[in-house]
Amino acid sequence: MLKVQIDSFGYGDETILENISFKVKQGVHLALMGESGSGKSTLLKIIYGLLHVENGSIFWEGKQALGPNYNLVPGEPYMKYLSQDFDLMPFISVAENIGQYLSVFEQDTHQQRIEELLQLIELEAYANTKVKNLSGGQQQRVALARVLAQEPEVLLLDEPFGHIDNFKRNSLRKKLFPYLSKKGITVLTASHDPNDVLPFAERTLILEKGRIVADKKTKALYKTPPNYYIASLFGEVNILPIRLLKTYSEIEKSILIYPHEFMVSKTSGLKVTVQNSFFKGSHYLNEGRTEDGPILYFNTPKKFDLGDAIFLNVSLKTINKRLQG
Ligand SMILES: Nc1ncnc2c1ncn2[C@@H]1O[C@H](COP(=O)(O)OP(=O)(O)OP(=O)(O)O)[C@@H](O)[C@H]1O
Repeated sequence: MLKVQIDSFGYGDETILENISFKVKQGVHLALMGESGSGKSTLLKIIYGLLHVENGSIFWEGKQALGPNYNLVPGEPYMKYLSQDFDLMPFISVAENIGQYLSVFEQDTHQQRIEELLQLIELEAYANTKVKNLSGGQQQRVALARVLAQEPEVLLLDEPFGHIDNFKRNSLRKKLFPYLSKKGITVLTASHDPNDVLPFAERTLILEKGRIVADKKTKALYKTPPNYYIASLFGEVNILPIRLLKTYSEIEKSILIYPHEFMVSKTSGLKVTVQNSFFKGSHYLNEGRTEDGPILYFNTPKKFDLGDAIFLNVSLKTINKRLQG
């Protein structure tokens, strides 16, 4: 169990994190989400032991992580941290960079472990290439292999695919996260990308201005987001005044509706006039103006033209879920 308790932390006079308290069971993958500057990286750096907290403590399996004021070399042996800057040795090869992080007591298995990690990061063909000759995305993958070299018990990932193109990113995350889960590694991933979070992190903690504003099972958080800030971290979302839906005209509340939750009708529902239809690959994201003024975003399989009038509906199930949520 990882226990994090930070009463407050600031780089100077300004408070960056406040009242941070959470626990993570061994083997769980917790995502950290929040707008840029909300404190995700700072939190990971404190947990790893790069930053000292005066008022707070970090415990792993009942043992306190002592932090930079006590450890000459920052960090704890059971924990690894993949920062946004990779910290690699540019003039030696990919394989040597990974090898450097392997235990000297397991020399005979080094080669096999390097190969396993090269496979995981899909850089087998670059084993003997000097790191300085790799692209930013490739370097990030080497940094990932390095932090995995001596299987950590706790892994802290800060935007682990930030420099990697979409094509590689997809195949990498599909390999990496199940690998970490199989090994029982406790993972904390700070990410802006819902594709890192929704399929892979069972729990998500949301930071807003340095405070925890939600800490829940990821699926529940997505399905019943407590507010617009949280929902919008997962993608486009609408604030829909209920009174715009005829059946609910008496209710003065608004609910959050994702674009895919609107059903389109040609004859009845909430009338919108299409302003834009954006091609998104698997569907179109449309911008529609309601007669009352608010713009709504909704998905459709086909493109609409500027000025097309259509009707939107939301299922009763979704409305009730959001009203109760
Ligand atoms: N070394 C530093 N000295 C002073 N202020 C800092 C330092 N590092 C970060 N900050 C400030 O602390 C706040 C939180 O930054 P942090 O990097 O933790 O946010 P984040 O949520 O990880 O952002 P991003 O998603 O952009 O990486 C920001 O206002 C930032 O400007």
